Amino acid sequence: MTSGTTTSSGPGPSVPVLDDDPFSRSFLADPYPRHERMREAGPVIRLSHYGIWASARHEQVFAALTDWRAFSSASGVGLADFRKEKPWRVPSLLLEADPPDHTRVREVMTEVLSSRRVRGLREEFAAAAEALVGDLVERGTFDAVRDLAEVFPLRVFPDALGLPEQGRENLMPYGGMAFNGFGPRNDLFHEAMADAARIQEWINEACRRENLAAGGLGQDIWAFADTGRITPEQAAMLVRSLLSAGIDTTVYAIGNALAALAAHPGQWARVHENPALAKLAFEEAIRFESPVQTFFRTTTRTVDLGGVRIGPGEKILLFLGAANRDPRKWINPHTLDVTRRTAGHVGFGTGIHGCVGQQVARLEGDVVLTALARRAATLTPTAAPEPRPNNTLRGFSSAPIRVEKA
Ligand code: HEM
Ligand SMILES: O=C(O)c1ccc(-c2ccccn2)cc1
Repeated sequence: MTSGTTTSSGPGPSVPVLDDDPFSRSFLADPYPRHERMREAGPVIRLSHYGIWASARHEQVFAALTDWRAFSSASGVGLADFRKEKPWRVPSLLLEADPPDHTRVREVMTEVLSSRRVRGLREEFAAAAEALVGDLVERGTFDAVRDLAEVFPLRVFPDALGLPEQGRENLMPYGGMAFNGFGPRNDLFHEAMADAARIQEWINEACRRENLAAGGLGQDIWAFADTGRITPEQAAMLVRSLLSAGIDTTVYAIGNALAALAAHPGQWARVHENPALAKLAFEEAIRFESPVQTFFRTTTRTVDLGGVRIGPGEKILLFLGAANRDPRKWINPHTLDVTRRTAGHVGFGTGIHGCVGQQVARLEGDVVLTALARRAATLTPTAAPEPRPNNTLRGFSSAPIRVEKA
């Protein structure tokens, strides 16, 4: 990476230009120094490698996420501009839509994933967490990702959705397609898409009403088609949304939380002392090591962001992970503090597209960390976590730890 030059974007201050490739393996392996350089370069910068705009500061990321009229999702939230190239899959009715199209389906999904409905999942999720964590703590050493973060969500969420047992091994790879699919067509994209046709076939079948168990979230979505609030086609697409967004995100988030807490023994001690801190610890981990690092918006008109003028039809990359460590917003941003007031973090996004499944995610994080807090006096890494590169998600493929039984 060379130091930035500047470019004029019309009247107003010249805009810093950096040549980083934010989807390269070197950047993804060690993002935080690169984030710092981007934050310090200015509120809004240009990344010449892809000819895009970007912001790594909390104020500008928050502003773009809350102004859906100027910063649209309907041209896709990845690098691909749906107005210029065919998306790799039919666009999501939620993620890749603006009001008015977005509004009604969002209302339906909000009702399907209501706090009351999610509270109804707690007993089952907690029982599964206690059984799994109990076994692992008895073992004494285990891999926080392979044995816990990758196992727990895949044990509870497909059941909550009402998915058949058969074929669930397709879920993580499909999430890999969705999240690598937001990046450029690099190696990570092509590796994720290697088996796309077969996996998409399984996903499409899984979204069909007859393949979803009664009482699950999938059938709850389909029930709205009976009321005329949505069409059957929309119901299938909304189930696809849950399959796309509801697995990999929580796997990476739980893995990141466990790896971060193992690396900060003083913080784990506080959670072990008071397991009621588990929920806060999970939220702080999402700020500290944001599972979702980046995604795009596309300008719909000439906008002024951070004093920089951006023309219409421009892609801007929003660095959520960098915004969540911006010293302009956070005191000691690079410190994990399980009692920090995390309000305002953008780990779940914000605004009209803010994560509609965040209560499910929080429930999963809470029950896993609570079960572990009650049983493990200490967590000790036995090897460095192994990064798992992804164009959008940050997380690990392995995080071996040793626990001391309480
Ligand atoms: C810790 C885990 C999770 C994280 C960090 C996360 C993060 C996010 C973020 C940042 C967005 C905003 C995207 C944008 O603004 O373009 C989002 C949207 C979304 N999330 Fe999550 N998510 C998580 C778990 C889940 C779960 C468990 C579900 C389903 C049960 C889910 C379903 C969705 C959906 C459907 C959207 C699109 C909402 C819309 O565009 O209106 N997510 N998520
Ligand atoms: O509706 C879908 O298919 C879908 C919804 C949300 C996401 C997503 C994107 C970026 C960050 C977090 N979630 C992906 C897919």
